[in-house]
Amino acid sequence: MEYVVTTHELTKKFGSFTAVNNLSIKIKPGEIYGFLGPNGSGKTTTIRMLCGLLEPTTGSGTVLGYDLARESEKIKRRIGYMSQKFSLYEDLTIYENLDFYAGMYSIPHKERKQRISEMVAMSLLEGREDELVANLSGGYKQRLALGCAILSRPAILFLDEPTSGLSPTSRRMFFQIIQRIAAEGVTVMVTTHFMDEAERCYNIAFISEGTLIANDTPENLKHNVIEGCMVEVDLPDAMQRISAIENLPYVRECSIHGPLLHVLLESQAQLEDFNQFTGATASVIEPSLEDVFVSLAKQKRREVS
Ligand SMILES: Nc1ncnc2c1ncn2[C@@H]1O[C@H](COP(=O)(O)OP(=O)(O)OP(=O)(O)O)[C@@H](O)[C@H]1O
Repeated sequence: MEYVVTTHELTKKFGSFTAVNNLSIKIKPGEIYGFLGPNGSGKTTTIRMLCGLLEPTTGSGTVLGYDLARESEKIKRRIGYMSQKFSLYEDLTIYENLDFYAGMYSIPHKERKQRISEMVAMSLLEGREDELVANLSGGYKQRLALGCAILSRPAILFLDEPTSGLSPTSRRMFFQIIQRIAAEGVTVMVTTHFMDEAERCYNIAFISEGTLIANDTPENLKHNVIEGCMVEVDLPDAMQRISAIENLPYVRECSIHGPLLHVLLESQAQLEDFNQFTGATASVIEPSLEDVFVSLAKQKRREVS
């Protein structure tokens, strides 16, 4: 199979509101496909359509070769899905939760023990099988939810913000598990707001207001989207100066990144003028993925207004 997911002008309307607008994407087997966009941009709605849980209004698509409109039951049986509101049974242990999901997926009894211990190992939960879920930290719960989602050995896994609310260490650990799962041949579509996770995706689709506005590898996005010269400058009164900087004729964009300002100049030739204006020394930087997404979101807002 050349592509595990294909969509053609997939659209979802809720009444007169268009949540997903003519979305066309393709996902290759075994890739980690990052699905990014601001809050409310249509990521969950798209994933729910791809999982066969929500009927598209118009457009078409396939998952694992099955048609979204006609074969949603077949799709549901073959995928793994971890939603933002994943459900675990708090008053059962880790093992009992996995056993419950094994029953739901109709995994034969003689295979269950083996399959569950594989998932416990994959989710780095060894030694804690008998602990009550209610007593687990967020990171453990999320890893257990992932274990439940892959119990049935799906060929594709849909993860909707699986690392939100986790500590940086737990997030890193979780993403390493995702990378291991993908290395074993499982395709992963994952939504995230974290740029370090986006960096680890093979491909990224970025949507805004339901519309696909960029789709490429992280490297290509960083090199091809932003036109101009990105500089970084440390100004003690950065917040107060943003609008004056934005109004300079040779400044295309300006955004705050922690204590620093990232400023997109038309070209490097304006660096000296810019330094004179700020009274500080800006350094030329390679745009980060965050710069790319801030720029894309601003472009989209300008088009709309
Ligand atoms: N069942 C529904 N009925 C009406 N509107 C809905 C429904 N589900 C989603 N929406 C709207 O569709 C838009 C897209 O929502 P969606 O949850 O897909 O966004 P998202 O990109 O996943 O956001 P987030 O990053 O916050 O999770 C939002 O404006 C949301 O309010």
